[in-house]
Amino acid sequence: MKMIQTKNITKKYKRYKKQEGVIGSVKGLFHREYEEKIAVDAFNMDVDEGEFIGLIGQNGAGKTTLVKMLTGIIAPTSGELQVMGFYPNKLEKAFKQQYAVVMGQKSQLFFELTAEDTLRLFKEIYCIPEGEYRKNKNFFVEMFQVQELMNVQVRTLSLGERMKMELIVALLHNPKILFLDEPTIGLDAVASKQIRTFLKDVNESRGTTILLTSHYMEDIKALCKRSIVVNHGRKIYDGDTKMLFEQYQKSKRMTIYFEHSVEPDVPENCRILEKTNDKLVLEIPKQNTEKVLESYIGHYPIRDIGIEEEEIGSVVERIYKGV
Ligand SMILES: Nc1ncnc2c1ncn2[C@@H]1O[C@H](COP(=O)(O)OP(=O)(O)OP(=O)(O)O)[C@@H](O)[C@H]1O
Repeated sequence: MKMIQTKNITKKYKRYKKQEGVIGSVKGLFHREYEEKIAVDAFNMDVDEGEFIGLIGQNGAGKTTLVKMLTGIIAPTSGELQVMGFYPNKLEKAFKQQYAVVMGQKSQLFFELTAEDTLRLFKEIYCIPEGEYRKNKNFFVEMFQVQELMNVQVRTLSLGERMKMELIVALLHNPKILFLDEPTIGLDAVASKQIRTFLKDVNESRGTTILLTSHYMEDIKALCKRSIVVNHGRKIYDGDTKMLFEQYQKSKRMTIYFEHSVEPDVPENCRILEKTNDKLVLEIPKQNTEKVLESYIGHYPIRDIGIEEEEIGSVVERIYKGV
């Protein structure tokens, strides 16, 4: 079954363009000038049941607008769109009961309530039968190991703990499709990894279709078999994530923290991105990762080392240039 089908969907926003200064404000009272912004441009995408898809692109590429159209928050300006056979913007009850959306920057929890009471409230909102509610709640609470957090006020939870609760709330009613917009934003490495493990498990064990938007290439690489890259509202890549990385990712980012101030050598082909007395950040060709690691470990007093995937911006640039 096709979970998502879009044909040439386009979203044009119209925004008021104010002229500078007081005179501009007064002029604006009589004659308003608007500018048009095409946030999503003739976008086609098909998603099958059970897929785990990554939606990637730089700031302002149009990802959130796309997710908003798919979840019915806004309607497209033109084009055809269906999610599980529904036109999302009609917001039919049967549609709402089959999808969930989690936005890393926006919470749907009730901060004054405890996590337990919040879940119960969502049980009522979604009319989840008692047996199913208990089964799902226990399953997810166990999976995330958050038993001891259930009776504390949501406002006291850390960012990572709150995100776990957001996901449990979103999945309580067994949605067939889950839209995630930056679920690991601001989280540390441990919490991000826990979230990733959880999402992988949900997709595999429950067959939930997941569309994930993230700036973090680690999330995409670890979770999404297929990726869609968006740039200026247009799709510029749609295919295998592994291929995307093999073809277009050329370097990694290595951060080395030293025990004390040192003057380290920098291997050739590496570019210094940041340097302080006890910290060095390098851009290194991805095939040289091991060699570069070897040149530091055992040779310098190292406190910690981190290796990250290349930023999406550089990958997008290469897709564009075709290199
Ligand atoms: N309500 C709006 N009115 C006018 N323009 C908008 C509106 N919402 C978004 N835009 C513009 O549409 C473009 C796409 O925005 P969108 O939020 O979809 O991008 P994004 O890929 O999600 O970015 P980010 O990663 O920064 O969240 C941007 O140029 C943005 O300024």
